[in-house]
Amino acid sequence: MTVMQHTPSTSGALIDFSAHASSLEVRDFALRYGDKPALSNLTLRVPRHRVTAFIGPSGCGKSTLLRALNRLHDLNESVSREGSIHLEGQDIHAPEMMVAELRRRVGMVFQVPNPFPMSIYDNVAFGLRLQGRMPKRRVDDVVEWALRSAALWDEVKDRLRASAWSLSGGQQQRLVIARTLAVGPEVLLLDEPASALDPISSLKVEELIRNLKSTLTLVLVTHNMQQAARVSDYTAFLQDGELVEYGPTDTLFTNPRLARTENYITGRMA
Ligand SMILES: Nc1ncnc2c1ncn2[C@@H]1O[C@H](COP(=O)(O)OP(=O)(O)OP(=O)(O)O)[C@@H](O)[C@H]1O
Repeated sequence: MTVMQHTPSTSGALIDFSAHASSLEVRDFALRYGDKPALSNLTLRVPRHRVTAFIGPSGCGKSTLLRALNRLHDLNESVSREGSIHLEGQDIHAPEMMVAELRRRVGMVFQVPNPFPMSIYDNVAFGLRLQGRMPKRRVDDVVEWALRSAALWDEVKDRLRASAWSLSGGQQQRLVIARTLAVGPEVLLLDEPASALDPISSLKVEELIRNLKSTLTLVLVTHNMQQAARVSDYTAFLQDGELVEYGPTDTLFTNPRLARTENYITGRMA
């Protein structure tokens, strides 16, 4: 039986969730910076072990929503919010949800690669060491596994003690992904992860994203329509802080339900 979820609000969101359970669920979520609304009336589910892209014009709230998913707004005192966000059914703002644990489970990768000023090995081992003492052999194994998972091992296995800053931009971004993977996240949030990279490095990161979904749920913010079409299974189109349309990427790009979506993806709206 096919179960369709029609999200409340005026959005054109219609997704068949019968095949996959959701990993994250955003319910009636709103966020303001001071007096200025950035997100309103947002309800959506992020399917588990799939890639979901957030697209929309500059300033529509894509990054704000992504950051809300691992509570990166917590330290911004001007931010107020309503509604809730759930990770595997748990309210991420509940008192028992430790923010460090949330961020281990929901990792974040930013536009500009941000390796720490230390060796390649130490970058990947960093989060593991924060979790407590672990035998060196075990750390070695996890570092190798994370670098292999990030498709970087073959390029760095002979220079693990070299500075992370000696890597190219594309390699640095894959190193940051390896660092995030090493602590065993369930969800990876990617905020324009390839937009600062050259085309070949960008394609490598895209391939990596596609491969990682066998074990992870991925959420990708991108301005690049071709990238969203190549990489994602589902796409959410936001405008003015609202969810306009959300559905399977193929359908959204080839047969959008709403004119606003079509205008955006065909480039009639910046
Ligand atoms: N820290 C902040 N303080 C105040 N306003 C902010 C802050 N961050 C974002 N905004 C505002 O919130 C709105 C949404 O911004 P956001 O960065 O989420 O949009 P976006 O869709 O990711 O944009 P872009 O594609 O340009 O990165 C914009 O009007 C922006 O100016």
